[in-house]
Amino acid sequence: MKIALLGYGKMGKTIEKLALEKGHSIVFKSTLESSEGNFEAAEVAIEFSSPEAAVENISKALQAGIPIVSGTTGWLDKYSEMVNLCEKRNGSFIYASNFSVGVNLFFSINEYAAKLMAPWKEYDVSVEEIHHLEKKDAPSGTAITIAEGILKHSDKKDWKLNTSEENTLNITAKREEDIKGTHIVSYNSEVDTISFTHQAYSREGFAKGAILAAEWLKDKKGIFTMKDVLSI
Ligand SMILES: NC(=O)C1=CN([C@@H]2O[C@H](COP(=O)(O)OP(=O)(O)OC[C@H]3O[C@@H](n4cnc5c(N)ncnc54)[C@H](O)[C@@H]3O)[C@@H](O)[C@H]2O)C=CC1
Ligand SMILES: O=C(O)C1=N[C@H](C(=O)O)C[C@H](O)C1
Repeated sequence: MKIALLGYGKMGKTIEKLALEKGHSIVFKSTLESSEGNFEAAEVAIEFSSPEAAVENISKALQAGIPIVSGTTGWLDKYSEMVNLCEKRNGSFIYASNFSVGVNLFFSINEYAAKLMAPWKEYDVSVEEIHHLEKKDAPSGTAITIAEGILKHSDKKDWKLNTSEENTLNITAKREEDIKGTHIVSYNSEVDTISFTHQAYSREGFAKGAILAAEWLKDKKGIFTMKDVLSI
């Protein structure tokens, strides 16, 4: 599979390494400063860039008729614009706040737990995420997806960073050196805590999932999620 990498930072480089090991080729790569290769030769584009650059990168792929896998977080206020563009161009598009298989299983466990815990009003739920110091957005895209999963089954109306409002789901975001991505959901009562954690040890899980999504998307048309890719 011929891949264009839009964004060639920590994730782009990890994807390149794993994609080459799987026998794929990288025909184009771009950063904020420069680009090299032949974009039009790509069979699929994978974009991990920045919140400011995602919309331009996704649009560029859709305009060129190249299926696009996007993992960049922090731009989702424009998601419906990209869906409309994909429909207009009869294109192929997957966005996921987190491409790792483990986190996508965690999303399902989270929704199951939220449903189970809904009648037990003595427990108050909260979400914590911890990431490396370079991360630009907070809360993480993954924490937002987790929060949305909880809100489907909760009396809480919305989520916010660092809130103590009773009807709002609190998300705490911490930044610490070299943390690849940790997400913790806690249900706290006066007598105990139930919590579950996903901890990424490296970026390889995210990268493997993004390559899997690209392989799956390459010959399809439409707008998909990782649930479609993993059939969960
Ligand atoms: N969905 C997922 O599974 C994951 C998502 N992410 C997200 O992916 C994004 C990138 O993460 P990292 O690689 O760690 O960041 P990074 O800062 O290491 O790399 C970002 C790259 O994007 C490039 N870039 C910026 N503007 C660009 C433009 N206009 N065109 C092309 N390239 C451009 C930068 O030059 C840099 O090469 C972040 O939003 C992060 O939250 C990160 C890990 C997993
Ligand atoms: O910026 C990161 O590094 C990560 N970003 C994603 C997010 O915002 O959820 C996924 C992962 O946690 C790593």
